This record gives sequence, structure tokens and C-alpha cells, in this order.
Amino acid sequence: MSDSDLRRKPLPILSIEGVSKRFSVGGKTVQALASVDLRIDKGEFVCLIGASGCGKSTLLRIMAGFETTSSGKVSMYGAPITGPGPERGMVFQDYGLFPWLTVKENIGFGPKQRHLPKAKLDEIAAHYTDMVGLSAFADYYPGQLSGGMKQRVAIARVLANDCEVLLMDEPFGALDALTREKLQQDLLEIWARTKVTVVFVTHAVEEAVLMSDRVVVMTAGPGRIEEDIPLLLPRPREVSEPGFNDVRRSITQRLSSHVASKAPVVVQAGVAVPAGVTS
Ligand SMILES: Nc1ncnc2c1ncn2[C@@H]1O[C@H](COP(=O)(O)OP(=O)(O)OP(=O)(O)O)[C@@H](O)[C@H]1O
Repeated sequence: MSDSDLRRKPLPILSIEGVSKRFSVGGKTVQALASVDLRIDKGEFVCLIGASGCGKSTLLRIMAGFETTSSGKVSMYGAPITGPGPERGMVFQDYGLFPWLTVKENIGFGPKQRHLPKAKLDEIAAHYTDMVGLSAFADYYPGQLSGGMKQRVAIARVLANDCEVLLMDEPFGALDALTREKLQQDLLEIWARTKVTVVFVTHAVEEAVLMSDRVVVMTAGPGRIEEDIPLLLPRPREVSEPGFNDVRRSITQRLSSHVASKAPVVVQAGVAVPAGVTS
């Protein structure tokens, strides 16, 4: 690439350069990440996948600003990330909703902190409640909702906060298969409609192939990026299409070969899969 091409290329929304992370536990040091480099462009849908303990959540938490790095740089549009911010919203497997607030109050929580006028606040809360299909449940409390509904509230809550990057840590891992499929489709629609950038941690190869533009394969001991695989399958994707299955098998096999020496491997549907990953 020439100097002028480099100058024209827009800054990545997220840039991770030479990032390492060590934790001290009981006098011992755990090297959770080593020399991680990753560029994420605006509007991309990127999945992080890898066996349990390879540092996916740690990397996501560093992007969110919940964890500092031991060395290396993390930046958003070139500006160093020094802590959490509403422009980077995190969605967890266990929803993290405020149980004492209703659906619309949970969704309007961020805008309320910004002291917007009440009419504007109500408009934003209603817009995002509608976006995730929960208008009829706006006055319900989290304890009165199903798991899938709670996760919709969690997604709407970060979007209502003017989030530009949705950081999702196994968001559908606790849901039953049918609810998970529905939420996958809903998230893809929201992504297409809002152009939000998504970084999505999953253990499921099928989910990664269904959703993402790129699959970033991580391995443990210490956590590092082994491969960054662009997915060229057209959208919308169907798991039943032969092309889909070919890509899924190929990624599963590559994942297994990367982690074979580092994690136990189990066999699912005739394919060797690293423990903690589903094909
Ligand atoms: N706060 C912490 N203190 C000490 N060690 C930690 C901490 N957070 C993570 N680790 C360690 O860092 C490594 C990576 O953990 P991390 O949770 O990022 O992996 P992961 O790939 O997300 O795992 P899983 O898929 O099981 O959620 C593990 O060895 C873990 O024990």
C-alpha cells in the first residue's frame, strides 16, 4: 500500500496494538493476553472465538475500558481508551439490568444521566423499546421478563446511550436454541439498520459464521490471535445452505488445528472441536 493510500484509509473505530495483559493471582502471574494486534473498522461485525480461557472476555473488557493493558495501546478513532464510555456499550450473558427499573426506565437510563429534557428522554426510550419489539412490555420489570426479552432490553439500553461499538460477551449463551436464533436475526437487523459496529464473543462456530464479517480465532497459553478469517458468504445467510456448512467445517477444523496442542479436543458430529467450543 502506498503512502497516499495509507493517508486515505480512515482510522479504525477500534485499534489494538501489541496488547498484553497479565493478572496477579495469589503471588503468581497469569499471562491472559500476549502481543495482540487487531483493527476493527466502523460498521464491521467481528466475532472472537476460541477455547475457554484464551482471553476473549479480557480483550473485550479492555476494549470497553473496564481493564487496563499491561502493555500496548488500545484506541478508538486514534484516541487512547482510558476507561469506560457510552460510545462503547457492553452486553453480558447475564443481562446486567437494573431490577428496580422498568423496561423503558432501563432503556432510558443512559439518556437520563445526560439530563435530557423529559420529552426527549421519553422519545428515545420509546424508540429503542420499539426497536427491540418490547413496546407492549415497556412498564414491566426485568423479573417479569423471559431471558430473551431481558437480553433485548440490555441491547436497547446500550444503543439508547449513543453507543457506536456494541461489545457482546456470549450474549446469547444462556438462551434456549429457538430464542437464540430469533435474537441472532434481530441483532443482524439492528446492525443493518443502525450501522453499529459489533464485537461479539462466542463459543459457537455456527453463530460466528451466521453473524460476522470476520472470525478472529484466539488460542490460550498465553492468549493471542492465531487467525483473522474474512467471511465472504453473502447475506442473509442460512445455516442449511451447503456453502454455509463448508465454511463452518473449515473454520472448525482450523480452530482445532490451532488449539490442538493447547486445549483438550472433543468430537461433535464427526468434527474435532476444542473443548468449550461448539461447531
Ligand atoms: N480478574 C482476573 N484475575 C485473574 N485472572 C484473570 C482475571 N480475568 C481473567 N483472568 C484469567 O485470564 C485468562 C483469560 O480469561 P478470559 O475470561 O478472558 O478468557 P475467555 O476466553 O473469555 O474464557 P471463557 O471462554 O471461559 O469465558 C484466564 O486464565 C483467566 O483465569
